[in-house]
Formats: sequence, C-alpha cells, structure tokens
Amino acid sequence: MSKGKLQKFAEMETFSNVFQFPYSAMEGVTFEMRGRWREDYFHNQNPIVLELGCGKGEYTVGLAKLYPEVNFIGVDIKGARMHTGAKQALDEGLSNAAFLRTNIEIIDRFFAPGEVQEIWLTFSDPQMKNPRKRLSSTSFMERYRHFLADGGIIHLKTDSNFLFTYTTYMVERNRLPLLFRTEDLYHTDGIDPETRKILSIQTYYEAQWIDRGLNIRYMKFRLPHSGTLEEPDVEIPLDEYRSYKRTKRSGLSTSK
Ligand SMILES: C[S@@+](CC[C@H](N)C(=O)[O-])C[C@H]1O[C@@H](n2cnc3c(N)ncnc32)[C@H](O)[C@@H]1O
Repeated sequence: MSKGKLQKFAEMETFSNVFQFPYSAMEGVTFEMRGRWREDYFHNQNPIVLELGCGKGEYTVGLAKLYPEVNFIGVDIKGARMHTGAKQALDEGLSNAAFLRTNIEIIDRFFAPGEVQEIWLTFSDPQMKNPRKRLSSTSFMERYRHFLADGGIIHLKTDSNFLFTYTTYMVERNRLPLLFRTEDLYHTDGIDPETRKILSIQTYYEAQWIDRGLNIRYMKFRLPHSGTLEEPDVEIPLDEYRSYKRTKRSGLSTSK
C-alpha cells in the first residue's frame, strides 16, 4: 500500500465523522448506533439520506451544504476515496454529514426499519456480468426495504446506458412509482431550479464521463414495502466503452 494511502487510513481512524466496519469486523457484532443515528450521532430528529458507493463523497458533502436540516451518510468500502469527503466535511464543520466504511451487502445491519428516508446511487458500477452485485438490482432493493421508509425515494445518477436501462425495466416490472427520468440530464428543459441545483453536483466519476462526451442519466423512484420484487428478464446491450483499458490519454480505467 502506498505511503499516501497509509497516511489517509491512519487519519481516518482519528476522524470523528467516520465509522469503519468492513464485513470482516462485523462477524457476530451488532452496530451499536443501529436505530440511533439521530440521537447518538446527529443529535437531532432530521431525516437521514444515504449515498451508497459514495467514493469521494461529493453528493454527501454537496447535499449536506445545501440542506443543513437533513442528515447525510456516505457509504463505501474504499477508505482512501472516502477520506476526501470526510476531511472536507470536518474542515467545513458540516455536522450533518457522516461516512460509513463498509460493504453495502451488509448495509441493513447499520440501520433500523424506517431509519432512512432516501438513497442516492451515484455512478454505481453497472456490474453488467453480475446482477447480484448491482446496487439497483432487486436483491439490493430487498435489503434497502429493511431500513428505507415505506415509499422512500431512490435516486440513480449514471453515465451507464446498461445500468439505466436495467433499472428502468426493474422499476417497470415491479410497478415502482417513477417520479422523474431523463436520459440526458444536461440537455433536458423544464427541470425546476431546486432539482437542477441538486443534480448539478458533480462527482469524480461524473466529471470524467462528461469529459468523454457521455450523457448523464438520472431517475428517481419510490420503493414501497409491499409486493414481491421480481428481476426483469431482459437482454440489455453492454456499455462497450467500459471494456476499454486504461490509456495514458484517458487516464481512466473503465473496466473497474
Ligand atoms: C464507480 S465508483 C463511483 C464513486 C462515486 N459515487 C463517484 O461518482 O465518483 C463506485 C463506488 O462504489 C463502491 N462500491 C461498489 N460496490 C460496493 C459495495 N458492495 N460495497 C461498498 N462499496 C461499494 C466502490 O468502492 C466505488 O467507490
């Protein structure tokens, strides 16, 4: 591990806004703030919004600045990336932003039923070959149901035609209420100023995909608790650009 990463990890141990519980540390352990994030950490009764796969946490930090009356928690397994957002939140005194380093597969161990109001999926890996790892698959929706309020909102912002098309079919097949959907966010008219402000927050990956000339897609839908969820049975064209290898010119590894 590089010296820079080691230093970031050491610093993260001292950050009061970071909780680190990877899968390996969770065997037989119950997260003690489950059901008590508001009381024990945020010290308020405001809603809680998660950014899953937050990377450097641009949405967690950006939304926390825009909405001081809402609590935001960025979740990712990669600590070196999370360090950026966690440090920024501390430096800027954002008491409504926190970070949880864990595997999203066990996310329901950290939040009690109804404890979370909304989820953001920002530039999630499309996992074209592995639907069980896809953060908008029905198996993850089932996990989210354990702690997301009934009818809670899920936002998906992505460059990936594959992930966006898959999620559209998943929403249709399960009749989840669709609130908004655009295949080309930055060339869509009629988006209200408040939504535009939220959607203009750009993540690390988003900036790189925009540089490559890709459309940014966005949808939001509700996830009710009732009804059995079924996987859509559809063939979706793969995102060809994701099989490109890292080049000196692009500097972007797309095989992720
Ligand atoms: C493509 S990056 C996007 C990061 C950030 N949202 C952005 O837009 O720049 C996907 C992130 O999701 C995280 N991730 C993917 N699957 C995960 C899982 N099952 N558990 C925890 N983190 C996961 C990865 O570690 C990575 O940081």
